[in-house]
Amino acid sequence: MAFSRISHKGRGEVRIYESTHDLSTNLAEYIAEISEASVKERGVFCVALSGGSLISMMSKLRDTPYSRTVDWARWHIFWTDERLVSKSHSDSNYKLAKDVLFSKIPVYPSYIHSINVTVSAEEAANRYEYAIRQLVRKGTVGASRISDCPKFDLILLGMGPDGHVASLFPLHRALNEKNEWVTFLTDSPDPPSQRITFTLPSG
Ligand SMILES: O=C1O[C@H](COP(=O)(O)O)[C@@H](O)[C@H](O)[C@H]1O
Repeated sequence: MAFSRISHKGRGEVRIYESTHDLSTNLAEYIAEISEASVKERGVFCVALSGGSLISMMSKLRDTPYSRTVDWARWHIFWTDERLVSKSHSDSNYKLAKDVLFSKIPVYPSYIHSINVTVSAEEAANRYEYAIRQLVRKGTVGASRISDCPKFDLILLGMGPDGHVASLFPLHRALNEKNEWVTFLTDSPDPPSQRITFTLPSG
């Protein structure tokens, strides 16, 4: 499959595909490979997903061979960010991933680590971070060797037109949060205004 590759001095590489078809085909293969390697090494695969256009890019995972070959029962699913709307609202990142993917593949419902959206944004962020801390303690989610930060097997992020990833918007104060793993916004530049998001802690 044709793609251009740009390397970044040991910090990974950028691959540019000619079409969204090529990108989604390659993405499914890439995710399946990382899932297999993680299950082999750690017995589980912990993946964190953003919402947005990423999810439809992942839809090839529903098809063969992945529907049969991926060890779905070992998947633990997290969200990099969530909008504080009901889980049945069309703005919900959980609903998007559930409708497109997780209602179609045999993941364990209790391994879908969705965000509690029935509390305040601050409380939702605190509870989500607490839940992740428990899973790091149990060894389900890996941990960084140089800090106590969680180390997911894979984090998949889309990027908004203004450059935001997860719900980290350019120049927003959430970018300065270095202690909490998850923070909250009540003034998101894009609606809905209330969100929670992974942060960029140092280390
Ligand atoms: O608001 C959000 O937008 C970004 C980007 O979405 P995209 O459709 O432009 O790819 C998304 O990654 C994030 O999870 C979501 O909350």
